[in-house]
Amino acid sequence: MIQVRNLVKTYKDVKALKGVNVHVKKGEIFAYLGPNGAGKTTTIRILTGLTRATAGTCLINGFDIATQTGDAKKQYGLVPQAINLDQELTVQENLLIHGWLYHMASSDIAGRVNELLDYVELSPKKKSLVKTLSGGMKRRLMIARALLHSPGVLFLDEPTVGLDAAIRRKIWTLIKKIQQQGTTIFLTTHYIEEAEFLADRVAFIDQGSMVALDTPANLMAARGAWAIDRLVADVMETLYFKTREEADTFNTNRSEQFTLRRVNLEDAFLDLTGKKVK
Ligand SMILES: Nc1ncnc2c1ncn2[C@@H]1O[C@H](COP(=O)(O)OP(=O)(O)OP(=O)(O)O)[C@@H](O)[C@H]1O
Repeated sequence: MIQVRNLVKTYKDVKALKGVNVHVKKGEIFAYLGPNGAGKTTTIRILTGLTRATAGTCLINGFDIATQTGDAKKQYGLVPQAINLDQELTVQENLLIHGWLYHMASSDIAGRVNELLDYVELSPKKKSLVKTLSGGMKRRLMIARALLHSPGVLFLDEPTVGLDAAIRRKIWTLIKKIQQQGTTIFLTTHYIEEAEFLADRVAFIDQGSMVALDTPANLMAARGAWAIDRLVADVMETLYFKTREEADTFNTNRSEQFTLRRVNLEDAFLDLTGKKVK
């Protein structure tokens, strides 16, 4: 559904993307994970036709975003990082305007608005002004808006940034539900647990280059199954072990403070890049 080949983006002297390749399959949730400034938003902006690439090609469901922009834009819905709803209009009005912009038939829009408000659990807020909604509700409304024209691909740029843990869970459930309807999802995040929970595959991006691309399970398994964090001369060190027994054997007769835990995706990123995602 999404094919990115040798994507390069240069802003004056900043090389934001240095030749990225991505192939996202139909129906998968693909997480694009990296620290601030890694190039995540730049990639989404190019994929959705908001910014021109310096070099490389991006196809959305077979349509080239640079040369077949109109057709390519019909294939996706976008939920940007910043809230860009019209705060002075109602929930319903925000959705209606989007439907008109996408040239949907008026007879189709009303039914689809009701269906989606139900889907994102915002039906009781249909007539409310957007400015009266909570942050989590606004985010759900932006997701409903992006889905209104029934796109095959949904781009989510940091979908849960700034939301508390409970609301974040609610958005995650919604994202899984959207996938179950057959939609392909490309999401950027710098929340490691978000990628671990949601993604079928994860790309690690750092300073404009992709450093790894695999399933969360494979990325973690490459490090081992168990980790020991220990303080050595005031420096935190992490050691990886294939089995719990190996970790226990290592610890026998050691006196220093340590924590034994399962390996997570943060370990994989740290190991590959030498830095934390956040
Ligand atoms: N319009 C621009 N002009 C100049 N440099 C830019 C512009 N947009 C992005 N950059 C630079 O490109 C690099 C990648 O930025 P980008 O916003 O894509 O990163 P990101 O991974 O999305 O970060 P964040 O998690 O903070 O949103 C950064 O060095 C950034 O400063």
